[in-house]
Amino acid sequence: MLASERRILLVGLGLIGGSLAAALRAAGHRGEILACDRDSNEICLGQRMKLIDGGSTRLAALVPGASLVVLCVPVMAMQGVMAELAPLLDEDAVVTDVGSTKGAIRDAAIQVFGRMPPWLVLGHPIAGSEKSGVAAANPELYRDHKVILTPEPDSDPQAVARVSALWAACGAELLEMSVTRHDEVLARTSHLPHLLAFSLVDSLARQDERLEIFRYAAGGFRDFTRIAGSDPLMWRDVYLANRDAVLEALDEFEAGVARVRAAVATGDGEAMLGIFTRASHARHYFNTLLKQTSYQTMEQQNVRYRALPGGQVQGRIRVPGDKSMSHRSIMLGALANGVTEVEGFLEGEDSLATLQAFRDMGVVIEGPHQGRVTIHGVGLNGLKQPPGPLYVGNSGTAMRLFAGLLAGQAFDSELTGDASLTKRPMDRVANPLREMGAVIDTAENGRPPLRIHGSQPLKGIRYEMPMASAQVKSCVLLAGLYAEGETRAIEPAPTRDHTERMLNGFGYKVEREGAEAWLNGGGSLSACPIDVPADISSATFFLVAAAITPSADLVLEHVGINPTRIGVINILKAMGADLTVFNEREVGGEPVADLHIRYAPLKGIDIPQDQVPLAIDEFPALFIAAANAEGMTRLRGAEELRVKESDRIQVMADGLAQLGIVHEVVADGIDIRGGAYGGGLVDSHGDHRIAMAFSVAALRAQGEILIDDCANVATSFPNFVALATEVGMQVESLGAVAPGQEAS
Ligand SMILES: O=C(O)C1=C[C@@H](OP(=O)(O)O)[C@@H](O)[C@H](O)C1
Ligand SMILES: C=C(OP(=O)(O)O)C(=O)O
Repeated sequence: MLASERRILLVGLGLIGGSLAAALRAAGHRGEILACDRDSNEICLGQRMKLIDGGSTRLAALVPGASLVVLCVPVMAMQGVMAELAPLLDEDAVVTDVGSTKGAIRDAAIQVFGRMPPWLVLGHPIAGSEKSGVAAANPELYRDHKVILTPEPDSDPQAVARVSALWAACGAELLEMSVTRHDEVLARTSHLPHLLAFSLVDSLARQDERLEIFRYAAGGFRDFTRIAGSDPLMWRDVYLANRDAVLEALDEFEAGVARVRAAVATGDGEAMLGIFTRASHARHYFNTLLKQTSYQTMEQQNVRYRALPGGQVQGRIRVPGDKSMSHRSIMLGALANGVTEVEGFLEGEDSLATLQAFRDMGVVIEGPHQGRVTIHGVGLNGLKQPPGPLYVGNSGTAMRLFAGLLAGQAFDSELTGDASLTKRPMDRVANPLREMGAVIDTAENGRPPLRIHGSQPLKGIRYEMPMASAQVKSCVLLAGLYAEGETRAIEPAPTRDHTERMLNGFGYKVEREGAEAWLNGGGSLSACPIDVPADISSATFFLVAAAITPSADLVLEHVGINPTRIGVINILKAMGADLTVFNEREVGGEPVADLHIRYAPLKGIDIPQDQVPLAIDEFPALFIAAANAEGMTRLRGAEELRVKESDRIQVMADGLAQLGIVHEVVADGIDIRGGAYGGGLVDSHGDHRIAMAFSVAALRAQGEILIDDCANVATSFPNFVALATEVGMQVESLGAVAPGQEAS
């Protein structure tokens, strides 16, 4: 599309316009590029640098014949340039700009043209440098940088497409948003930091000892002030043009400075640590969130895995920390009195989201650093109201456990999550909490977001759970910490008991007898060290991999073997797996062992129903074991699988069908007949466990398996591909590809 532009005219040939020309040339654009600039030296230099074919200081000579005009002049000069352009433009010409604010430029266009013309598409490349002038032109300036376009409802789609093609050719990543949103966002992310840099350097430069300050300037000062070297004229225009949004951002900033000042003035080290730990992790945290689909709100990316047949499963590995315990360690550590040290914490997105949520509620948390986290507990009543909704990503556990403990707070709160979580049922926790006196609003059909009204007195209840769910049990017990009297949860079948064990570890008495667990409200938690063992749910993928691969021999170290989690061991053994549990020990109130598994032929079984809640997250992988077993494996009583990150019965069945594995789906389970199967393209529907299960399936497939929508593997098992490779499996992440696209 770009190739068909007759002439690209750059109005203003500085760093931005020059870099655009350089990038187009580097991308092989052969069409004519002309430039207009008030400074004839810039034009001459641009020509000498072979960036432009020609140019002039006067627009009139250049506009007729131009098909794409890019306005690269300071914001306040835009109106004058547009007025000059107006009578000269060809009928099919498209105009765009690169201004750092959009509202003022739209106003200017309306002044000149009477309305926003459909052929004028405003844009803003988020790239720059403190250097200026065409001499600094850089063909890579826009590569992998964002360009925001702000089309209007009646913009010509062709014009938008042509402007998009221009930036795409430079390697930029395109986004669209409204003019107002653009200006608000940029006021905070760009205009404010530049203003601060200008102001800091200026105020230091006025002081008597200014020479000393600049002579001894350390790296930090240099980093902070680098942008103070930016083009003054351009930035003056930015603040003239985006006044209101900048003032709003500045007010927020001043309030923040007042908080730090107070902390420094009163020597409040804890408050400082809170601000600094939040800030020092913010960049890493938000970058992680933005890159991974579970948190990625703007652009969902399809990460595809390719898994090849014929790999090995050999060695000795330790999979990452248990997800259920990692969530709970942060929650209870935050609510305890004293400092809790956690080891083995899972640095996956689900548990990181929980960690961040507590930072948002004023808890100082150091780390994570190689699985170590230090939580400065605030006590049961020490949480502060978060500044906005708490975003728990992909995690059902986090949303449901948070619901329980937030119901007892003195402030209002809101829980939100990603697209998968937004489809999952929350009435299973909202109902018992309401019985306790909580006031909770949900979206339609009991779905997230959850709005929890604070300051509601809670009273203990005796709750007979309609489903075997550790999340519901934990939610009710956590709310019980804040309730008057006794809170009792009765489960229809045993479910994981980490909440009960960990509360006891924190010195909060939870009693258990048969199907009942209960506690009395009004106590307190005391900090205690926590050692999170490796997650048996993550280990499962390797257990199944070894169980189905001839000559496999693998040891999994330090795996949590809590009796409420070992369904997978029991089921695999019943299928004939050669699996030994050894080196059993207890670590911080949880049983731990090493698991040794070697290949042995599997046979199909009827999975005992009492094992279902004990292996609830392991079924995607167990279905692959069944596909490799002789005869039929039958699962019943597993309807809960339909409300996990995806409908795990249906989504697995669809994948099995792609590979040609014989199966039959029923409402609460599936029958799977083992046998040979092929390769194919499978959709994990963003469900981490399904993505990993099909990666394992490839070991015995007759062709390669491509698996779509795998980014969420990072929620529970961020280094899955690396560990799989380490044991000899042939799995690789192909990065982002178009969904459903066949193998090339
Ligand atoms: O309490 C927990 O940490 C979990 C409980 C289970 O969910 P349910 O309670 O919904 O069965 C499980 O599927 C989830 O991965 C973690
Ligand atoms: C169901 C799972 O997690 P959650 O419910 O926390 O999203 C899981 O990890 O398989």
